[in-house]
Parts: sequence; C-alpha cells; structure tokens
Amino acid sequence: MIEMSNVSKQFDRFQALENVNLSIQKGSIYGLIGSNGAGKTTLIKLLAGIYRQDKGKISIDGKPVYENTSLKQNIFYIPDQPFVFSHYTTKQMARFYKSCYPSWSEERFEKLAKLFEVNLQKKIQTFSKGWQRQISFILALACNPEILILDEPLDGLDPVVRKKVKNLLIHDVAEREMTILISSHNLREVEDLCDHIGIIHKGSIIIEKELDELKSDTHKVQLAYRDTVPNKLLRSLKILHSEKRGSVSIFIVKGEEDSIAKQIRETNPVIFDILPLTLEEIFIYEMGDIGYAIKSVVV
Ligand SMILES: Nc1ncnc2c1ncn2[C@@H]1O[C@H](COP(=O)(O)OP(=O)(O)OP(=O)(O)O)[C@@H](O)[C@H]1O
Repeated sequence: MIEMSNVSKQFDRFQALENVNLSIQKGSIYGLIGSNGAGKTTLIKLLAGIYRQDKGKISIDGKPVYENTSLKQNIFYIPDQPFVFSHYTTKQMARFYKSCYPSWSEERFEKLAKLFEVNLQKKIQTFSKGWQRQISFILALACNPEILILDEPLDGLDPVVRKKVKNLLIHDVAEREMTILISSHNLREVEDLCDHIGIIHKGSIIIEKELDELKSDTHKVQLAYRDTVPNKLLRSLKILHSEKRGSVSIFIVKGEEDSIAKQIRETNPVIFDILPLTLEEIFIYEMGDIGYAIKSVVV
C-alpha cells in the first residue's frame, strides 16, 4: 500500500503541495487528475522517490521511499517525456533495465517486442514520439514492477496501440496485483481504466474516492414544471450548477440518487429525469464549485 500523510513540498518560496494525504491500495489503478500546475507531477516525483518532501511521510508497505534503493527496484515511472540514453537502441536500454530491476523478465521482453513489432536494433531517439512511448511500455512491463507510475501514459498512441497497452496494464493488475498510478488530463481514459480517483487543485487533494462512489454521488437532473421550479426544492438540493434549456431546467446535484429523486417527486414535476455524469463532467462541476469555473471562452 502506498501512503502519503501530511506531505508538503515547496520550490523556493512557492508551495507546490500542502498537507497532501493519499492512500493507494495494492492492485488498484489510481487516477490522479487536476488543473494545470495543480501539483500532479510533483506528487508523482515524490512518490517515485525523485524529490524529497519538506514535511510529512511517504511510504510503501510502511517503508519510506526516498533514498530507498531496494524499494525503488519495485517501482517503474514513465514520465510524460520518456527517458532514454541518447544513441541507445531498445536492446541496449533493455540491458540497462535488466541490471537495475531484479524482476526483469527476458522472456516477457521478447514477447512484448514481438507483440509491438519493434526493431530492437534501431536507436530509440530515431523513432516517432508514439513509438518511443510504446518502447517505454515494453521496457516497463518487462521489469515486472510492483508499482507502475504513469504521467500522461497514452498520449500520442494510436487507438489500436492504446487498446493493446490498456489490455496489458489490466492483465498485470489482475494477474499479479500490480498497482498503477496514472496522472492524466484525458478523463475518458482515466474513467475507463481507474478504480480510484484523486482530484488535486492548487497543491491539495480536494477529493479522493472510488470511481463508482464518485459517480454515484453526483447526478444530472432534468426538470420541468407547469410553473417555476419550487424554491423549497432549490433550497433543499445541493446544486453544483444549473442552466435552462427552453422550458427544461438542468441541475447538477450532489447526493444520494434515491433521496434526490424522492424530494423531486414530492414536488410533482411534469418532466423529471436523473442521469449519471461522466468523470469529465464531474471534474468540471466539482472544480466550478471551488471557484475554478469555465469562464466565457469569448474574449
Ligand atoms: N523544479 C521546480 N522548480 C520550481 N517550481 C516548480 C518545479 N516543479 C514544479 N514547479 C511548480 O509547481 C507547480 C506544480 O507543478 P507540477 O508540474 O507538479 O503541476 P502539474 O499538475 O503536473 O501540471 P500540468 O498538468 O500542467 O502538467 C507549478 O506551479 C510549477 O511551476
């Protein structure tokens, strides 16, 4: 289990993370999402043991991460710009990782290289961006890490390769309980892959929940009345956002579905629908609720 408690990190006088608490269960796929500059990469680099926290504790299975070489042999981090030594071929990079990771599997490396049809003798830097990312996945998965940390993992991959990579990730989670932390702005992909979500904003985690719980807690409600929407109802619902489309009012409401539906039915609407939201919609409305709303796009 990965745990961060009251972690803070400052760069010069800028507070990049403040009192962050986070826990990731073994075998879970955790999606870290947030606004630009929220602190996602900083948090990832702390978890990967690249940065040292100023305050708080970061541990994996109870052991501190920073300067813990044996622990780091179980963690593989693919940054948004994958790392390669200049002039190295995939074969040479494989030899390097084999020397760093005791869990390296040559057999798996060969199988993955065949699956992705990669020329192992070609210098990695001469491959396209998407190909370089595929090579990172081959190398990462051949290391059989217990924890895989991914920053914008599927960026630049075509839809067929994306599917292939997602299947491989899910396979490793199911087969050997690998834990994955994904930071991404592609919320459809996060929704597709992750079982837990952390939303970070201005250096603080504002929500940390199971995806199903998060989705069952926010709803889109469509309503119409012969007259206007009763004030009593507007006061009793926790409304994150409202808009009007013709005679239909649309509300984004937080709370338990049955309780919301009961309160609405008591007011006899002529039209009433309650719909689930996508993660992208939940993110936008939650951020709006804390003052990070979409302003007019026309300037
Ligand atoms: N090495 C550094 N030195 C100084 N400031 C930094 C450093 N790394 C990050 N920051 C600052 O910390 C804040 C958080 O940056 P970080 O890269 O963690 O955000 P992010 O959530 O990954 O952003 P994005 O989604 O835009 O990639 C930013 O304001 C950034 O300028």
